[in-house]
Amino acid sequence: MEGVDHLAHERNKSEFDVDAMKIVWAGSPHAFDVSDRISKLVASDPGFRKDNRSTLSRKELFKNTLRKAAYAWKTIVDLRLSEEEAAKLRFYVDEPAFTDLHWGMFIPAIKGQGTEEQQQKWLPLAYKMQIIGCYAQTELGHGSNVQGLETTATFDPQTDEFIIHSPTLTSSKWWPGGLGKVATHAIAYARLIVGGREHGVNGFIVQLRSLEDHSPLLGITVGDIGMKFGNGAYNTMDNGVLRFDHVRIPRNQMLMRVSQVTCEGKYKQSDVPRQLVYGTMVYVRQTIVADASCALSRAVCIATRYSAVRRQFGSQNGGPETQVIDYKTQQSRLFPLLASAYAFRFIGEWLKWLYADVTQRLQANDFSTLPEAHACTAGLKSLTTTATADGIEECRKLCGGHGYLCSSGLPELFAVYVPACTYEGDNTVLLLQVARFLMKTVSQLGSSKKPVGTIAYMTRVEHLMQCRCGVQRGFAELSVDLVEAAVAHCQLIVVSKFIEKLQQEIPGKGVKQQLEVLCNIYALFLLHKHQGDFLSTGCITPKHAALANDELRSLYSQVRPNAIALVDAFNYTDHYLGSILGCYDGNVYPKLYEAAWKDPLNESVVPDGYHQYIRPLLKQEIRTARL
Ligand SMILES: CCCCCCCCCCCCCCCCCCC/C=C/C(=O)SCCNC(=O)CCNC(=O)[C@H](O)C(C)(C)COP(=O)(O)OP(=O)(O)OC[C@H]1O[C@@H](n2cnc3c(N)ncnc32)[C@H](O)[C@@H]1OP(=O)(O)O
Ligand SMILES: Cc1cc2nc3c(=O)[nH]c(=O)nc-3n(C[C@H](O)[C@H](O)[C@H](O)COP(=O)(O)OP(=O)(O)OC[C@H]3O[C@@H](n4cnc5c(N)ncnc54)[C@H](O)[C@@H]3O)c2cc1C
Repeated sequence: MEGVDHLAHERNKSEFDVDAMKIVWAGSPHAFDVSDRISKLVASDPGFRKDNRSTLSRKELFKNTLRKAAYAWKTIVDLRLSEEEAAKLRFYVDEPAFTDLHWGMFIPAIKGQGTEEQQQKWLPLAYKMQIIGCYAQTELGHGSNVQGLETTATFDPQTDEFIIHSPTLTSSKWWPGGLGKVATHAIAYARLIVGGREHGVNGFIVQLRSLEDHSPLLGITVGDIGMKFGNGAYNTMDNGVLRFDHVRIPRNQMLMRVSQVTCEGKYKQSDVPRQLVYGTMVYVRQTIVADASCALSRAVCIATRYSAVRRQFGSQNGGPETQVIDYKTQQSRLFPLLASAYAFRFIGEWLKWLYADVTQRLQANDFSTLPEAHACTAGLKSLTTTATADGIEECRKLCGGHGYLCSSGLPELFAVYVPACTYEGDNTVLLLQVARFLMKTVSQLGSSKKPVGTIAYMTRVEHLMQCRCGVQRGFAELSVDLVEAAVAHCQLIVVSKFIEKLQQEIPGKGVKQQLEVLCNIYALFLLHKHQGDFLSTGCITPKHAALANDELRSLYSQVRPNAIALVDAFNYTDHYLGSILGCYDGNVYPKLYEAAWKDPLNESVVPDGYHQYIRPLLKQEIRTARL
């Protein structure tokens, strides 16, 4: 029997309303409609073809990305797509490009750190893509330590300009996406120097290339930093290197919402916190959390469908072998990832709400929730990207040997996703920020400042105030334990927001029940994985641990008949999935067989190089054998 029948049979087993679940996954009927429409539009347009990426050279790949970005922009303009539809189009085109940094960082940086006047001048140009921007913060010598950046911006009162300069090799900007070959402008971060005094790092709008012929402007050295991990994958992006040699820019190109420099050379600090200079990172971390569920659900969809198609062992009396999805070991690896995909979807939704809330408060000069927003975005970015990168790799293994083929879609997905553990803040560095926030909260327990929001639970553990430890150098020495505490804190947020989601009304036959099962799997799997910690701290007894394990097994059995429908609810097109193993109809083997013959190596029966390298070898062996 062919795979296609297997999946039809699987779909018939499901016990809930898949269409209703699709709406829960999308967030609302409207969001579902937009997503469904745009995904089909992209899938049906040959201009967005992506199945040839792994066979293109870097130059061909990059040019193809430029073509696609221009084509996507034309589609957006011609069809008059709304911002929401345009963002979905980018999502389903599924290819990192310079436009991500333009829309995702350059524009948000101007919005968040520019004055109204600056926004009025620059945003209309950026919105029409008459200028293309990037976010140039990281340098060759410093990425995590933003205060350690070396690029300088020295004010010259004679000319009312800043002089942007890279004093050392290590001060070269290094990594910014879009910088290498495309961006005409950058938000460059540099140490502000006014009247010989330093005032920390600030953002500056710097033009890099001519708007006429794209050549670098005077004093600018710029290029691509070279091939990155994986074929295709993130190599569609021109991550760049940039050096400034005393480049002059007008004073009003310093982003001046947080601090200002007057024409007389006076430095002024606004009453907004200095940390707002880091605001664009908070924004992007929040979008990265929202995206984690997409990458993980995609891998899980592939692994789940293939696990239902794939059969190994267990044939009785010549009957079919066992579907690998029926093995308990396969379920215990796959279903927690399925549950994580749903958990991350809901935490992403909640974080969007939190970010919108803090943005509104900031506009009203209420800065009270900024530390919590920073801790949540940093911690959840770290937690979800680590789990997603590990989860994609686990899904590859769950697909056995075929998972290692590029046509499974999983190698490219992993290669394109894994840098999320590093960009927008190395995941360990970000957890240390959460730990710092938690320790500060603990130190304030018992004072009049009561913890609220995601740290409200700390009032219930006031005995923490009595905790003392005799370790010298406190935070640094205990940083390994503190990072673990930070992860546990973030997991608590994910679990509690999943539970809160279930307290809402969720329409559709059986939908809420399925989500309850997934929520329990997510929570109990964590408990099971970390049972040593729970047992050693006396939070649970060995009996609880055993019960949790039994319960997990029972939950996996409940998910099993619904597994295919639960991944169908993501509503991914075959184009977006980009995977033979995960195709909707499950017709895996004929497609794998057919795809193999399309590989460039199979264009000729006898390979190029036969006469040069294989034949002489064979002839030599024959001569040797005759001797
Ligand atoms: C109509 C058409 C539309 C078309 C639509 C198309 C749509 C397309 C959209 C695409 C979207 C795509 C989205 C983007 C794609 C993503 C691609 C990623 C590319 C990658 C980019 C980057 O990587 S950019 C560089 C990022 N760099 C980092 O993240 C560096 C990490 N380091 C830091 O963040 C910091 O330096 C630090 C926090 C680690 C340490 O800083 P510092 O030493 O200054 O801090 P302290 O530890 O001393 O802390 C001081 C104090 O400040 C608090 N704090 C720190 N950071 C923040 C913050 N961000 N916000 C608020 N507060 C902060 C800290 O907690 C301390 O507080 P205390 O109270 O003093 O304890
Ligand atoms: C694909 C990609 C795209 C990027 N795009 C951009 C972009 O558009 N614009 C931009 O400005 N930047 C960009 N970056 C740069 C990125 O933001 C940095 O690489 C990232 O912030 C990590 O910094 P780092 O490279 O300095 O790592 P490092 O800080 O050098 O990390 C190396 C190791 O040191 C550890 N470490 C560092 N500090 C500490 C500490 N205090 N305590 C304990 N351990 C520590 C880390 O955990 C890590 O294991 C991009 C990077 C990548 C990979």
